[in-house]
Amino acid sequence: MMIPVRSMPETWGAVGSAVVTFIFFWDMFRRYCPPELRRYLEKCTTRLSGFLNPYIQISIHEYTGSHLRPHEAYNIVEAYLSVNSTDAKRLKAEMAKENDNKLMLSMDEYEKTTDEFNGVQVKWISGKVSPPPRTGSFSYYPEPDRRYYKLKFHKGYKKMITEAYLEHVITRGREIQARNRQRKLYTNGHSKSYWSHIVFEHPARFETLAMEPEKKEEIMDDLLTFTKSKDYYARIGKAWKRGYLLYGPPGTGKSTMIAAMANLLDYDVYDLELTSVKDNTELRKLLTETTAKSIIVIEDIDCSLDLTGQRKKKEEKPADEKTEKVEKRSSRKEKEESGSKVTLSGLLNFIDGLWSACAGERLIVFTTNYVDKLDPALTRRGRMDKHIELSYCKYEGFKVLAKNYLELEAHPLFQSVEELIQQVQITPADVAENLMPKSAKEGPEQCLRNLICTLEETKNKEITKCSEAKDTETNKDAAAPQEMHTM
Ligand SMILES: Nc1ncnc2c1ncn2[C@@H]1O[C@H](COP(=O)(O)OP(=O)(O)OP(=O)(O)O)[C@@H](O)[C@H]1O
Repeated sequence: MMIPVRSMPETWGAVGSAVVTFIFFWDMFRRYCPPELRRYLEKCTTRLSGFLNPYIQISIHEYTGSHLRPHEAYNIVEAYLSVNSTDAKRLKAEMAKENDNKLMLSMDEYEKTTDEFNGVQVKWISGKVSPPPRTGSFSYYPEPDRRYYKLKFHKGYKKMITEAYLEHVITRGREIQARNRQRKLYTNGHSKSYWSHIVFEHPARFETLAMEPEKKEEIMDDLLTFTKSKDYYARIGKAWKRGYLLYGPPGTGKSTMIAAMANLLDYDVYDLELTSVKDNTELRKLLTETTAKSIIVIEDIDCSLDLTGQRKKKEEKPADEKTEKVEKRSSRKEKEESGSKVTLSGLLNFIDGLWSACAGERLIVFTTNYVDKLDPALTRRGRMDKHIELSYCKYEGFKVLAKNYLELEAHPLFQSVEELIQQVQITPADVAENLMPKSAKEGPEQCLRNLICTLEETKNKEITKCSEAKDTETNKDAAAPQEMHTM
């Protein structure tokens, strides 16, 4: 029998009329078929395609839920595929580690690769979806794309793949992550309700911190003991967390010490901007998203929010009601402007209760320039376990800074610095500023002379201030009987 051979235009004509017929019947079906029957038929079709399609697909998304909560599994798979996507043709590269000349390669979006496990082949596919457009609110910070990986394999190997293979992926992925681990600095600034991060590479170390050696030693001991105390915390039934309160005048090294802590322990840092947090619910969400081995920092807690308000009102009558009112009004105004409704009790609840819900060790660090302004409920031991005062620079601190900045361990001018530094209040930040050469010509000796000059100026200013204060006192005393007389 001869099969008639169709010309090209005839073939396309036939395909076109078949498509039109299909669309016509599909439209009729959608319009006139009763919904129950339609649903039943759709169910049957899905089952039939499932029966005919021998492959199973597992999706691993970068974020979970509508709150963009990062999914740990995604990062693990990404790490695993960075060394196991040999046949992928489009790869993206990132620095594996700072100060390391290696690039970490991973599959680019919409790419495929095959992997083999116990003789079974599986396929990994990468992709992304754009977030749905926001309705109602406008944001300068659009939500990021949501990336995902899909694992596809034959249903005959379901048990092996979902158990042994996925366990293998997680173990290997975690090992690779540990090798390539870069510490991160997370922030929630600019009214973002999620964390965004950059690589954390602050050079501060305890050795370069200007502070009395014994105090430094004590803090380092405390931190290292904490990291090794998992069993101890479990035994006493306490969450494996520790709170630090760093207080002292501006420029005494509070932020520098946090960086030194993170470097000592190899922890990530979460810099929590409380004024960007909408309410207690958002605070809870952000805090529960933090990972183990991290330091959660709330800087300048006294200015972040009106955390002291209500309790202070109950406990004490303001010494100067007028000032108190002005302060409260401006603090409330700031709070309204920032749009934040985080309360002291919200913060305390988290530190006490929810804290225990997060597995793994975490440090929480508050900093303040005015420790007396804080509500005692916030700073009591148990919440803030260790209070550390960072104060003005003394001779021991100066020696550390001279070593950091000038590479000097001794110099004839050190004696003058020692004498002067005992008599004035100068912050390590100011000492550091003076020790920095201002031009290529300035050597260590000139820098030391600059510092001595500043110390002398500060001393003279302090003396003048002191005598001015004394004069005002004397004038007041002299004026007092006269006032009485005129009354
Ligand atoms: N104790 C210190 N040891 C070494 N360097 C210091 C110390 N204190 C301050 N510095 C230097 O001064 C700069 C400012 O210090 P830092 O930001 O840590 O102070 P701070 O107490 O956090 O100030 P603020 O209260 O204004 O945030 C740092 O970059 C650092 O170089």
